[in-house]
Amino acid sequence: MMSLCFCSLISPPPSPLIYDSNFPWNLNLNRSVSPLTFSTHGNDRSFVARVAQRGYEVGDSSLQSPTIEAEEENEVVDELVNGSVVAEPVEEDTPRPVRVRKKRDDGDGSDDESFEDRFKLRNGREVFEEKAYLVGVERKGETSDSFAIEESLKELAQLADTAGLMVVGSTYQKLASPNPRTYIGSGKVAEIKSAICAFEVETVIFDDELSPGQLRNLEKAFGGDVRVCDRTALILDIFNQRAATHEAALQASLRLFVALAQMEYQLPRLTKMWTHLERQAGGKVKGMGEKQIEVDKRILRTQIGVLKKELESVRKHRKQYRNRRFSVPVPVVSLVGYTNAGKSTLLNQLTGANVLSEDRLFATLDPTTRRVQMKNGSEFLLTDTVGFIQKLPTTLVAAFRATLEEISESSLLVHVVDISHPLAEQQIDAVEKVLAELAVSEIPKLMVWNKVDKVTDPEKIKLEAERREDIVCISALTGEGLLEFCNAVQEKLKDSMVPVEAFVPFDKGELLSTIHQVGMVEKTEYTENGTFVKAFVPLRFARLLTPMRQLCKS
Ligand SMILES: Nc1nc2c(ncn2[C@@H]2O[C@H](COP(=O)(O)OP(=O)(O)OP(=O)(O)O)[C@@H](O)[C@H]2O)c(=O)[nH]1
Ligand SMILES: [Mg+2]
Repeated sequence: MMSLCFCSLISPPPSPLIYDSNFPWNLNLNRSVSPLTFSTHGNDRSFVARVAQRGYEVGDSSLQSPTIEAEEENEVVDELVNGSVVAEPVEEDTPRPVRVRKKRDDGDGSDDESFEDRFKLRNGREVFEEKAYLVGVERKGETSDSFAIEESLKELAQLADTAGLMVVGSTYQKLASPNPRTYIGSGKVAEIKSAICAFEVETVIFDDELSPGQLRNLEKAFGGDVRVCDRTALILDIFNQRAATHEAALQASLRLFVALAQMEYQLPRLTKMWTHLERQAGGKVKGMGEKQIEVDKRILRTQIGVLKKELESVRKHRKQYRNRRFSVPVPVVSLVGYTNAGKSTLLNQLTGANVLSEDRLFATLDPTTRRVQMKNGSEFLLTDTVGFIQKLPTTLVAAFRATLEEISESSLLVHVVDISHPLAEQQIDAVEKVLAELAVSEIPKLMVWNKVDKVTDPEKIKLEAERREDIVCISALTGEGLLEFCNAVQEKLKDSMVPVEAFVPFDKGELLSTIHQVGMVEKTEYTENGTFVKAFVPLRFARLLTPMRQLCKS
């Protein structure tokens, strides 16, 4: 029964909502064109039309829609009237796209940048590099230990780049409290509107989560085809893109997590999506959009219910797998930390694993576990996990919790920090905040300051680490400090083990090798009756040794 459930997950049945590309909000998990998959209005359609006209093969049949092509024709005619389209000579056998010349010179000489250049390969898929403009708000009186707004926007720019967008500018505003209608003040809205025209912005991204009402009002204020989204939607989209390029089994569960998070994010934001129906009908069917929203919400809720059930069975399956793995109780050590801190690089260095490590945010999504074997014969399992980020949306914390179940069952958490990062302290705080939400405070921790090769004064950093407790300085890239790291892990693991003394009979030789494998042996002595062992072993394993420990006492 269980295996049947799981098989159905590996190849999930098409759900009308997720896989139907005709729905106005795009949760089509196979879609590989627009970097942002949350499409709520016409922008995506005109973009799709341009793709269709350009004749790109993007593997989505919906892109060939004749209606959309007709719309694009209108658009081109309009542009021609404005004198901004250059129709190039079309070669007879190879249809060439009509290029839309940018209306303004960006001042950087990129006026001739061709449309084709904006198609980029991201996360193994070709995406159209939309022009994005970033907006942040600095709360007056915010504590100085949080991310400064410039830094937060810099990180948002990295996220946008990861999602395949081209950041053309950014702005921020200092506010005592955000405007409930538009998040930012009306003056700022006007300023951004000018920037939209000046830079031909296609997407405006806010650094904080916007309420459904704010999203709607901002879209209305910016007008036209400008898409408005927030940090949460951006992160969800990166997860969606990444999930789509993962191996089949992992991909299935990741897709479920991400799809669920996306749906939960979308549910309260459905309001705007059907108003275009009323507009198209010239307002004659007032209320039609409203009814449709209710229907959609119901469908979405049902889908959320189905996904939750599917996730539950994935969770059970993973637990069974972990239980099997724990039958030999090798301690599990989980690497946690801010995205890009170097967790995967460390796992690769220590275990020869081949986990993707890149100078990009959210390179890792799925937990990978490998065995680390020490020279003294003892072992531990090292698990690489998805990185954290500040302002992690609540919908994603829930998804993280689900993907990070391994963490809650580990014997030790290793917090990897990129100590060369100017905001290392703030990143540490952000990670600790997420860990607190994941309720893993009971698990012992070890902090690792990584990338010491990159800092200007490594000696100063090392002295500072020595001054504090439980910090090891390493360079996962060069291998510096890795032996000290493994020793520190062993010492920490010892803290969570129990001391035992036991006589192991000669016919139980395999038990002796397991003690070496899972614990830390301090002394062995061969006697007539068997081998006397003094060691630290995990509690669960100590219970297995109880009969022999009694033998030891007698
Ligand atoms: N100079 C230097 N670079 C490092 C070191 N460790 C990792 N890096 C680089 O930092 C970047 C990020 O490394 P990853 O191992 O992918 O980071 P991660 O913590 O797994 O990131 P996510 O999977 O996104 O959470 C890569 O370009 C690595 O080569 C180090 O010790 N020194
Ligand atoms: Mg990684």
